[in-house]
Amino acid sequence: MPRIAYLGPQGTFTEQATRALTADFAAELIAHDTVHSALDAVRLGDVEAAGVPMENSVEGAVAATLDGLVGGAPLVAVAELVLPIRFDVLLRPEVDPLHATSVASHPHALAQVRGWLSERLPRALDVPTASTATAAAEVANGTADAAVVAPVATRYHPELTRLASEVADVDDAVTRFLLVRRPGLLPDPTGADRTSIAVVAHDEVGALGEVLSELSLRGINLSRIESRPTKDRLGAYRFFLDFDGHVADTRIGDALTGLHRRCFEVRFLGSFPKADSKPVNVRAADSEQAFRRSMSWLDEVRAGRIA
Ligand SMILES: O=C(O)C(=O)C[C@]1(C(=O)O)C=C[C@@H](O)C=C1
Repeated sequence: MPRIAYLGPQGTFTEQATRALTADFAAELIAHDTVHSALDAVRLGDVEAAGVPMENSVEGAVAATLDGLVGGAPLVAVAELVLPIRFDVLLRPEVDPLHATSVASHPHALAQVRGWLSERLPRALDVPTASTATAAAEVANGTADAAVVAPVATRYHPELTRLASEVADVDDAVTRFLLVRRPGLLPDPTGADRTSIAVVAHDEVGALGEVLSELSLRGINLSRIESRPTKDRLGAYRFFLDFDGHVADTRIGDALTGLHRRCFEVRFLGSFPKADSKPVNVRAADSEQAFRRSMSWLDEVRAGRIA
């Protein structure tokens, strides 16, 4: 049975997402305390794949995942899942919420309930943890007074008081998760795919503009751009780009070869079906047929048959 790592311990949103991402095959889920350790387990071959959080609609990218994806041997995403995010707040039973002095959670979780915390736990200072389930454990062992957790975590801690459920400053908050594995066979194109890459552009005028032009010229819709330091020196950044389409699509392949010529580094991070399954809109001029026709026209020109 394939072993699949996830950001744990038991009771995280990532566990829930990883279960859903692996629902169509029997898998043994292995909890890891950090995203870094889950990704390393994939690189070392201890597990087949890992479920990791990627981005939240309120708080943005999960930096540990971006850094982890490029900080070592190549990894590629093969599936994504979007989960609605609403929290439970757990409290040590003997603590009065108005006097709670600490509230533990993943920084992304704390950021999503900032308003609620200032009203209901006004004296509590943030205790950032590696995951929401770790925060629940910190309340259970008395290290923190309160925790912002995934509702699934509540059932692991019947000894704690559930102060509130369905907590969210922004009603429709969602987080996108990825299933990541070592490079191998890619998921087949579906017509509703996303491709993810990371590039380091040369340090010269217009370099980022040229990167984006490689996509826009071919009618490729960019859905996310994020930068993270390369960590080599101040001012050196790696750009993470997500766009609609599959690496098997000619316009995507064409753009990638352009980026490869233009950039200092290009890392392919996967092509996989989009969670929303919405078909990608392709302009007539960028369709497979248009590429085929233009290539055969060029072949004819080069062969001296037409001019
Ligand atoms: O701590 C968890 O439960 C996680 O799965 C991580 C995570 C995140 O990284 O954003 C996932 C979803 C929520 O947005 C809060 C935390």
